[in-house]
Amino acid sequence: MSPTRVLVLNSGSSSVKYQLLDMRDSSRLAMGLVERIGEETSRLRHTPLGTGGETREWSGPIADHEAALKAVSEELAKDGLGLDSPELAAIGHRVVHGGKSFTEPTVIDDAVLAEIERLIPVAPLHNPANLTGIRTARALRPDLPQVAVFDTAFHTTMPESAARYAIDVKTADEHRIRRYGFHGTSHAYVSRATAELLGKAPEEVNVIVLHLGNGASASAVRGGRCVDTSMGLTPLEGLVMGTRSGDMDPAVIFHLMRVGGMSTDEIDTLLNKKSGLIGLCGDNDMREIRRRVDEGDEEAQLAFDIYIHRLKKYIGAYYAVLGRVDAVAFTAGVGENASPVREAAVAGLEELGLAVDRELNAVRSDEPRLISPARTRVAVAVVPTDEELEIATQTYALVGR
Ligand SMILES: Nc1ncnc2c1ncn2[C@@H]1O[C@H](COP(=O)(O)OP(=O)(O)O)[C@@H](O)[C@H]1O
Ligand SMILES: CC(=O)OP(=O)(O)O
Ligand SMILES: [Mg+2]
Repeated sequence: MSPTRVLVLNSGSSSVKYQLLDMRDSSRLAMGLVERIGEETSRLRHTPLGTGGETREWSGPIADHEAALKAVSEELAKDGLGLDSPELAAIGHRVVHGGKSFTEPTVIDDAVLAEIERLIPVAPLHNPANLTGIRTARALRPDLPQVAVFDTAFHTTMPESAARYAIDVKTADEHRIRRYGFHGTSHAYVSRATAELLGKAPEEVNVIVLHLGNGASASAVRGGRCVDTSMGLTPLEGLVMGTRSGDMDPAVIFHLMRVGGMSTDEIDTLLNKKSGLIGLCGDNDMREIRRRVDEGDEEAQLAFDIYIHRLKKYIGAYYAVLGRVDAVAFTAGVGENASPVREAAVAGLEELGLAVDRELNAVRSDEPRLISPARTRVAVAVVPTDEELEIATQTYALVGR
């Protein structure tokens, strides 16, 4: 029998998330996470789901992504699910920036690796980690197909009017400056799952997807195709995020250089790692921010208000872009769990046919669900994302059988 398992690796800037799936029924055999890579207190959490075993946790220094992947491989081996297993059909990798070159999942060879490497300047937090993940996995199993699934792929359908910045065309073309968009695997999965929740085909519905994790982005999806998204050349544009500023006047950068005396790298770090929620109130975890808000903390309240104001502006903007909206879907860590964020983002939009039912909004569940009152014009939904399942499905479709 041909192998049916796919290992999915999602290498972030300081973490690796992974899942091992059996594609005969899309069941999860194991999943886990390595966090705080490069620190003294790295942590590995591994759950063998297939065998019903207990979650194992381990803490200690894990120097880099290569060491992290080796640790993951050892954990999998303890359950007889090691990377040497003949049942493994492929490894699927999340790759954040695919530029304009990659519109589909792609089997990785040296030329593909070189192109991902060439795109590092436009995804400095993400592509290097993705590359290390791929190189380490290739070294461990050189015989196995490795597939890249790109965050940018779903957004390549954006019309030029949405993808282009209004800057000098020659300069833009020379440096390939345009809006690429990210989190595409999630936007694709969630927009499809939202259509399913409404009992319709993806072609029939227009959806605004709000992917609110540590990184956050919104997209406008018309009949299953992305027509606009909030992230741009890099994952810095758009919504307020955990540590990233999102939209601002680009002249802030010149000002910081000329008047603040800051270097390019310092400003890069400021906007990508020390801004957003953490820059506004010292916390990037929405749970902590809500706890502080509930205690009357004004700094946390202002951070929350700025986050919501930006989110609401994007809902309005994408409403206008789409003309008709069938659903607004909240997803990722914040979108799936933070009911106050959902309530506040939609508050006051009744004239647009948008509302949240308090009781439905308070329900906790891993299932896709509606949170809007019956008979409102636009469905508001919580639709848990599953980037790993989507990556595994696309990987297996390419190399399976
Ligand atoms: N119960 C919760 N309530 C509010 N926010 C939550 C909850 N659980 C997770 N989050 C938020 O989700 C964020 C992480 O989302 P996630 O989608 O896992 O992000 P990423 O994939 O970008 O690391 C955390 O920073 C936290 O703010
Ligand atoms: C592209 C991006 O922002 O990804 P993440 O949310 O994983 O940081
Ligand atoms: Mg994420």
